[in-house]
Amino acid sequence: MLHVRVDKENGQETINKLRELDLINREYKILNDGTYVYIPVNKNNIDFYTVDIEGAPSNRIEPEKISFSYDIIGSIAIIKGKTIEDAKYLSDFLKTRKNIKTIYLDKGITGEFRTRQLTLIYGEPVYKTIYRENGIRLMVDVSKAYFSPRLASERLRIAKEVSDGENIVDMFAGIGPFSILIAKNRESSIVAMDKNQNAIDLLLENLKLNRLRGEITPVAGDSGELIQQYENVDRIIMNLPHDASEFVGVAYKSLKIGGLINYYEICDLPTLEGRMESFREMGLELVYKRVVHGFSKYQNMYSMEFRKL
Ligand SMILES: C[S@@+](CC[C@H](N)C(=O)[O-])C[C@H]1O[C@@H](n2cnc3c(N)ncnc32)[C@H](O)[C@@H]1O
Repeated sequence: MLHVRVDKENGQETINKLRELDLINREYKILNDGTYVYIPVNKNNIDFYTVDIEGAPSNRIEPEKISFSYDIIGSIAIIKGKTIEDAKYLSDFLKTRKNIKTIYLDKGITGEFRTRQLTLIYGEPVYKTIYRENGIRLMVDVSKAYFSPRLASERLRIAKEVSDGENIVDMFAGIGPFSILIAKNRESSIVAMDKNQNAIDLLLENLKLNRLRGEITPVAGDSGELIQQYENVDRIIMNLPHDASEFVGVAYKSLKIGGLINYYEICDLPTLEGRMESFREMGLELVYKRVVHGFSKYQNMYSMEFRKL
């Protein structure tokens, strides 16, 4: 297995150069024998001193076998793991990716603003980054406001479903990924609410970063109260997966007959069935349901769409 060999002192600088050139073989671990650093590379005849050493099978990094996952948001990788040791192991693999400048361990999303508890594992303590998704650009601050790249296909599905002219309330808008993608593609009028002022400030930045066909009005505050000012709404987006059910009653009142709710919930199957039953009794007909992703052994993140009868 071909490795670039450098003195320990020049290790990090050489790793950075090789990353820039996209030469590192990410399937193998970077080794350090105390004197030299050995960086696995995927090309011969490169402008560095190389040695051919037999990589022991244990040196092979197999992140798919690690029982936790990671998200890449712009230049930041976020590992969701149990221990710092496990996170460092995975970060050895992630830091060989050309665009990753910072790696954090996320100890969990907490509080009503759903923000992350982050510990720096690698790189500079940078929190802001530009994330690109489905033709939009978003300024994300991974420490101050919620953002997850995992709903990208869901956001695209909904943006395609919206018609020009719809008036929409995005009740838990965050930094605006649903609202911005919809307004980028449709001449819709969207009120984007969030209780976290930092999320609204980022949303305002994101409005400037994207050329939109529709209009977005950001509003900071409790959407359970704010939504009561609106009536005859065509569509309400409710992405607050642990607590959205508490807000369905007020959302229902603001929705026009025939209007739609895009509803997200993390729950187990019996809870889901109970939810669908109680919404049906309220006068909401289920028109769409799918699992977006797994969450725990018995829980999934569900996407559901309800129509007001
Ligand atoms: C799961 S995040 C979703 C954000 C965004 N829709 C996205 O997909 O990235 C939920 C958001 O709801 C906000 N939030 C929580 N409770 C709220 C409330 N009562 N009123 C308004 N926003 C609230 C949080 O600050 C957070 O930004």
